[in-house]
Amino acid sequence: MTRPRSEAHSDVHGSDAHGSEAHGPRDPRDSVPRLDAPRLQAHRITRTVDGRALIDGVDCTAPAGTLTALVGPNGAGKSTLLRILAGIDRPDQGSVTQAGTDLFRMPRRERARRIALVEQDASTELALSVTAVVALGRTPHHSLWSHDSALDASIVNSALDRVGMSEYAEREITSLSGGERQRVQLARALAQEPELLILDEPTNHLDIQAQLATLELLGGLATHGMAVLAALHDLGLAAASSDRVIVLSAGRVVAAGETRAVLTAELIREVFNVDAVLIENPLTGRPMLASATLGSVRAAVAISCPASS
Ligand SMILES: Nc1ncnc2c1ncn2[C@@H]1O[C@H](COP(=O)(O)OP(=O)(O)OP(=O)(O)O)[C@@H](O)[C@H]1O
Repeated sequence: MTRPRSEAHSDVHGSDAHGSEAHGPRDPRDSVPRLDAPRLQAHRITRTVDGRALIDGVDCTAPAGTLTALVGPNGAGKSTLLRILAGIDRPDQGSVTQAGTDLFRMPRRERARRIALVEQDASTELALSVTAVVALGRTPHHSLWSHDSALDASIVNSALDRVGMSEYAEREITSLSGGERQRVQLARALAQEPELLILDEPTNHLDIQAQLATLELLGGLATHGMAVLAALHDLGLAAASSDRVIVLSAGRVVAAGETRAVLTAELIREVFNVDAVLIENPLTGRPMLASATLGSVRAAVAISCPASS
């Protein structure tokens, strides 16, 4: 949790398209950013369903070498946006490029080599072993007739190891708990060896130790040059783990930039309707969220449920 910070710019209440041009991946050897790094860039994307704009003119970016958290209230459009950025759903308007190439003109196999998506509650009901599920991540790297190689097997084993699931390798996926399945899906995405890793609520179902380990792993991947974009419900985890945040509300980016600069008390109150402030975590030195609504919630509960005398 104490990895180097990136130099993001804050662009509060503006678009995210131009707020982080100075980003490049952190080179683990010398920390010099490379400005030609592969990156995702969405420009003015809109998605409308039944006349309602679920995504409304969004500009955003996911720079290489950075862990970007996508946050916003329930129904803000986070999952909808991530599916577009992963190339699963097309926007009605606007463009998405990855390393300068239009995502929706890219051959599907090439897109799958570049971008991995771990969806919320992603799983499979097929009776596959954990190893077989993770090996699916290697599919985009194979030609039609090629078979899994020793290299594939070692990548799969290493992915399982990184998420702490090696001892489950031979288990059937359907026999795993929600949190265990979540970690296997992350391993599948790691086996894909993408430039951009997109995750929708990767800490769902995980206990606190597994949450912190997962976010530490994602931060480590970013430190080694990957672009990581994760929707996180838990604003505290987002504050503690991310380099940058994109704040989505009602389908629009209301703020984007360096985490400490963006997540101000005013922004949190405005978007989440909560009194909270970032303070320094005495254990990690990273930001942590201190919220101040519990008292008022308790007071409200006490008023509506007066104790019987
Ligand atoms: N296919 C659809 N048809 C109609 N409305 C949809 C469709 N998909 C999503 N929505 C609506 O779009 C809005 C955004 O949904 P989305 O799942 O992207 O939000 P979210 O920010 O991920 O929410 P949460 O934090 O609750 O997971 C919601 O109001 C949802 O009901």
